[in-house]
Amino acid sequence: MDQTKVAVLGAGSWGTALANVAAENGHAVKIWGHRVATVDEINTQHTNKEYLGDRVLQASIQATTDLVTAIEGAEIILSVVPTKATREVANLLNQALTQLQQKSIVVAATKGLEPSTYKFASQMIAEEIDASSLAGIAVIAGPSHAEGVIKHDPTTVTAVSEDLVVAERIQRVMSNSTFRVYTNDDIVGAELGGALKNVIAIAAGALQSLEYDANAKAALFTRGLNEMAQLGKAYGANPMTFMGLAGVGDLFATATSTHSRNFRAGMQLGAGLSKEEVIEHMGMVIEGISTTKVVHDLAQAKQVEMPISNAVYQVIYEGRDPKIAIRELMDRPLHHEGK
Ligand SMILES: NC(=O)C1=CN([C@@H]2O[C@H](COP(=O)(O)OP(=O)(O)OC[C@H]3O[C@@H](n4cnc5c(N)ncnc54)[C@H](O)[C@@H]3O)[C@@H](O)[C@H]2O)C=CC1
Ligand SMILES: O=C(CO)COP(=O)(O)O
Repeated sequence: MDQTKVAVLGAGSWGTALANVAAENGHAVKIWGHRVATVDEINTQHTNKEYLGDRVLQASIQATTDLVTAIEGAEIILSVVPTKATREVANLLNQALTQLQQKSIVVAATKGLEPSTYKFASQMIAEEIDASSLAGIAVIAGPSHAEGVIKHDPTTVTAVSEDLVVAERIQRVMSNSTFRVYTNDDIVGAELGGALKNVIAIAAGALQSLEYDANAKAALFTRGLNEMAQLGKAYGANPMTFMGLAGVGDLFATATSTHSRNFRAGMQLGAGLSKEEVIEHMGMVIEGISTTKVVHDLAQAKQVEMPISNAVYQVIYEGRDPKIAIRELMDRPLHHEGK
């Protein structure tokens, strides 16, 4: 395969895992991180212990705190910072691309919605970066815990862009025999799926800690997926996207695994911890906590019934006892399954 220059913005668990995939594929990879200690560790020890334990990274990966150095000549730039940093980082990226007079494909691997605007990562990137510096915008979505990717568990994701040529370029660069990349053109559906499944994963963690069994989990998955798809419909997303990797696939991975920060957060909330305690214990981004608030507001604005997401909202933001929230879900007026 031809060698492509790939830059990864964000030296957390997902950014480091994606950088490692690209480096394993023989590409020239630079990671931009804002913490000197992490950058030094990646360059000298080839590890990122805080996020990925003892896993050894490809020695060819270079890390830097200098954004211009990181992106210079990069055909593909992966933005892998949390939602709350995405606009700020996209703004810095715009300045760096302008300084270099460079045009790159920018790919968001972030799963969330900006609280103040309800925008997805790809939309923030489109707003912050001059069109003249963009060779395309895409997202990477799907069931892909960094911890599994780094140890070569067979993993499938989808590269999504309105421009399928761009999606196919990412597919070729990132695919290998343990990391299989599909393509899709439904960017709204993929980003909604990636964000909304985190809310349902929090609920799944709560069910787990309350020791509810398969019936309750199946109910949560099925009805949770239904409300994800209902909001998708209001956004004009392709309903089939919710049946794919970015929808049911990511929901399954996130809502069944203790690798998931959202699932673990749900377990802690189910055990009676407050939102503040959960955030402090985790030390890593739990996107679903702020997404729950955004989804609560969005569902009202779009007049979409999202009872499970609403129950998660009540538990996180109003201190509702999870057992009572579940009971209230079960006691709602009966209706047709298709609603
Ligand atoms: N961890 C995973 O397995 C996966 C995560 N994601 C998504 O990827 C995004 C990032 O998640 P993780 O890597 O897991 O988070 P993380 O908490 O492991 O790492 C986030 C990284 O971003 C850095 N960061 C935060 N603010 C920054 C700023 N203003 N400028 C530069 N760097 C900044 C942090 O220092 C940290 O290195 C999230 O939206 C998450 O939903 C998506 C798929 C898988
Ligand atoms: O999106 C993910 C896996 O596909 C990661 O989920 P968490 O952020 O809950 O760890």
